Amino acid sequence: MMAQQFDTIALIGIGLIGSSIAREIREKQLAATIVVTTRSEATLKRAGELGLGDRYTLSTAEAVKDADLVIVSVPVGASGAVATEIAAHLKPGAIVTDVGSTKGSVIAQMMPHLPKTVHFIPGHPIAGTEHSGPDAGFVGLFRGRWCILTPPPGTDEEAVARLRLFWETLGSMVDEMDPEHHDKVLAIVSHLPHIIAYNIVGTADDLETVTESEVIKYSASGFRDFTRLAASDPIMWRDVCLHNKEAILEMLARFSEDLASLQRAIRWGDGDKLFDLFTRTRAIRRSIIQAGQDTAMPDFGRHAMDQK
Ligand SMILES: NC(=O)C1=CN([C@@H]2O[C@H](COP(=O)(O)OP(=O)(O)OC[C@H]3O[C@@H](n4cnc5c(N)ncnc54)[C@H](O)[C@@H]3O)[C@@H](O)[C@H]2O)C=CC1
Ligand SMILES: O=C(O)C(=O)Cc1ccc(O)cc1
Repeated sequence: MMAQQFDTIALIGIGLIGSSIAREIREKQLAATIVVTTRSEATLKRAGELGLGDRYTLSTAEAVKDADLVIVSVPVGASGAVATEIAAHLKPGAIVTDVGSTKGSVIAQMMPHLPKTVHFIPGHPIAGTEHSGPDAGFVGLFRGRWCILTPPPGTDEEAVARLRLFWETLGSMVDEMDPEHHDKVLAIVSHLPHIIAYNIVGTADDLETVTESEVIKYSASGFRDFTRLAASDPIMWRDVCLHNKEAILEMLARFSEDLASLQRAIRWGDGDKLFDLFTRTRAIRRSIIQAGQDTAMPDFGRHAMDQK
């Protein structure tokens, strides 16, 4: 058992991320009371069946009124509406955080509504799967993974330290950076790979009349890896695209330019160029594995991903 860190934690949204956090809080006994709220009655009922909280309510206002830590885990496009609903009911001194995949937009949506009496510290655990909903969460999701905090300038240091400790207790390594930097970095390492996966699977689907069942038949290859990413939640990824528009478009422009250059190398039979690029990228993969980043996910996490 670990030491309790908060009296009451309110979880707004109880999907993959919210429910994984709930399971961690419960297992590590980090709060005396976990309050769960979510938009739909069906999801709240399921959270109850899974025993994810101590109290359940459909009212976000009711959920946050006694909370010392409020964690918003909803699609990023819903952040503003959540902030409006909770603003007048937050306890002075409470820490309000989120887990959204974009940071600039979440800050722009939430910060204007939140009272100065609370500590608003946006966050983003770089950990997840292609699954969603309260059944998809599991203990260990955040272990060995980075969590990025983007506290606005002037945020209370002690509040940041408390939130940092919370994520470290869940097994994460914590970094702080400004939201613009976060959005650029995540655009290339996470948002683009998902967009490329959605695109390639869509293209293959459009070609299906040509290849007939071959897409399915031979998908035990590289294509299969793309279908995993392309199976991610459509609402979540629609919102990420709409809410990190500038950085994603900038990275896509770079990507298209490089793709055109690759296309040219293939057209003109420039084998040296292809070989040089493929050698460089292989070294990147190897250095990631050497740094332990690829094995950070525990075996049961991998297993859970394959099973669902
Ligand atoms: N799925 C992933 O791999 C990761 C997701 N994130 C971020 O975490 C957040 C939550 O994602 P997941 O847990 O994967 O999603 P999810 O789809 O599993 O769960 C979303 C939750 O939000 C609730 N919700 C949906 N729309 C809402 C609205 N308009 N108002 C209030 N509640 C609403 C749903 O009822 C559900 O409880 C997103 O902002 C996402 O960008 C961050 C890291 C990884
Ligand atoms: O499933 C995967 O491979 C992911 O990349 C999970 C993921 C999705 C979104 C995030 O903001 C962070 C992590």
